[in-house]
Amino acid sequence: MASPPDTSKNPKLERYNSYIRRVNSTKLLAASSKLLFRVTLLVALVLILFFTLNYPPISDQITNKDNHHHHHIHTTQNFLSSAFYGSGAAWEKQVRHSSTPRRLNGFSVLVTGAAGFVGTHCSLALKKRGDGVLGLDNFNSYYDPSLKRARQQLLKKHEIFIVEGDLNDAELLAKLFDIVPFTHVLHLAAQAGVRYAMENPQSYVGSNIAGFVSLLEVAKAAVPQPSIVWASSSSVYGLNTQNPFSESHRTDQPASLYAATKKAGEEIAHTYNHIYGLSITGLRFFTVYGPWGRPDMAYFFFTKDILQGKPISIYQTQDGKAVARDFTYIDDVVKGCVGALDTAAKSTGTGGKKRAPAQLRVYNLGNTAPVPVEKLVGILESLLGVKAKKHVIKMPRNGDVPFTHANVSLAYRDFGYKPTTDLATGLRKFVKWYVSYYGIESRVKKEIDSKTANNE
Ligand SMILES: O=C(O)[C@H]1O[C@H](OP(=O)(O)OP(=O)(O)OC[C@H]2O[C@@H](n3ccc(=O)[nH]c3=O)[C@H](O)[C@@H]2O)[C@H](O)[C@@H](O)[C@@H]1O
Repeated sequence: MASPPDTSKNPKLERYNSYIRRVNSTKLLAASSKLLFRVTLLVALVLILFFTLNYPPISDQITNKDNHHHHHIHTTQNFLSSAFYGSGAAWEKQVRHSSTPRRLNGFSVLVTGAAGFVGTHCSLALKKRGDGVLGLDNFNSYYDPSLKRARQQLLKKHEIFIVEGDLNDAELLAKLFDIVPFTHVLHLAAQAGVRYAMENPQSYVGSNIAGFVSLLEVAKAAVPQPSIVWASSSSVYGLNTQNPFSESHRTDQPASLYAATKKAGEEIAHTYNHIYGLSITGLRFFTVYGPWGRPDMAYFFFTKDILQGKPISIYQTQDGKAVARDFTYIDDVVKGCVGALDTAAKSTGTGGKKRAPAQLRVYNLGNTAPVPVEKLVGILESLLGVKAKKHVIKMPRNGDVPFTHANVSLAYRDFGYKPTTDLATGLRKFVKWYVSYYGIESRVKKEIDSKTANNE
């Protein structure tokens, strides 16, 4: 390389050279900012392409299409969960930490609907005995999402992480199974509620059918395949008149679309068990109630309305008979879920192929003691110390069945399921939670305390 001319003794040449240097550096600056501009443009283009392909995910368009008012919120959350949270190292660490068992031969359970009523209670129970639990929930706004957020906080205290995402996001599900070798899936995510199915039928199809299939597709392809325990419903008995309801009774006369989608789930379970060797257990829950419960259920909004002095409707059958439910306390149902998980056989397939016949089961989880709605209201009145403004009306024809009553001998035989909480005891625990959660203890405390003293 030629050495630069010595300019120290020539002021004119010195001036000229410094001019050239300035010109060159300006050129360099211009060139580099041009490069910067092009790179920025390229990055922006890639980002735009990425956003348009991913937002909203096609799966969301299906699930949330008819989900009422907060559609936008859902899609944003789902987008964030799969495209953003779902790719970070910190996120992955949380997923691993939460799902790792802390006992010898502990399970690693994916709990769908973990921010839901039954999901929260089951997640806690599993975690407490040393199983690894990873939650999945889309936090939809079918009922007050702030209650779901509060349950999420409760789980967080126990080091349970909930992935925010939708069942129909197959990519996200596959990613979770890539990261974690789940031994079990406790599938509780669903569109619940019997009467809401007339308002928003597609939501039931999207969650209870499409969402379930999406989950089973990923589960059958997973290595190892997990065992699956999932929430069916007492409503599948529909117009069945044999009493009490046994698993062998007819379930081909559903009275609501909700019931029909749960029944469809049971048939879909049969198919995936048959073709792919997935071990699947369906649990028919009977009107589950208790602390942290669902605000769309009658015992919950009756409590709210009674306290606010608002009238409540008590349904009667068309021929004027009392409507009754086999109300089942949450702790009993949790024991049933854990018992079903503990006795679930391993799936037999691998690489999406069945190797041997696999376990397929269905159980009732009820209380075996139906109570008329009128009596439920009586118990609430006495716990709250407030008289209800009762309107007894004929049951609207929107899906309700006149009564439910579980025979649970099968669950007793196979995993010792035995409900131990009667409605008065369970409702007392619910009301205690309710007034403390909503910060209205002072208004109701006297009644609960005296009831507690009387009953114990
Ligand atoms: O066991 C089940 O499979 C189902 O239990 C409940 O469904 P349901 O029994 O209808 O529970 P609620 O909606 O809380 O109704 C309880 C009782 O109160 C009655 N009711 C409801 C609402 C009302 O305004 N008045 C009234 O008398 C209903 O007819 C029913 O007999 C859950 O909401 C479903 O998700 C679940 O699948």
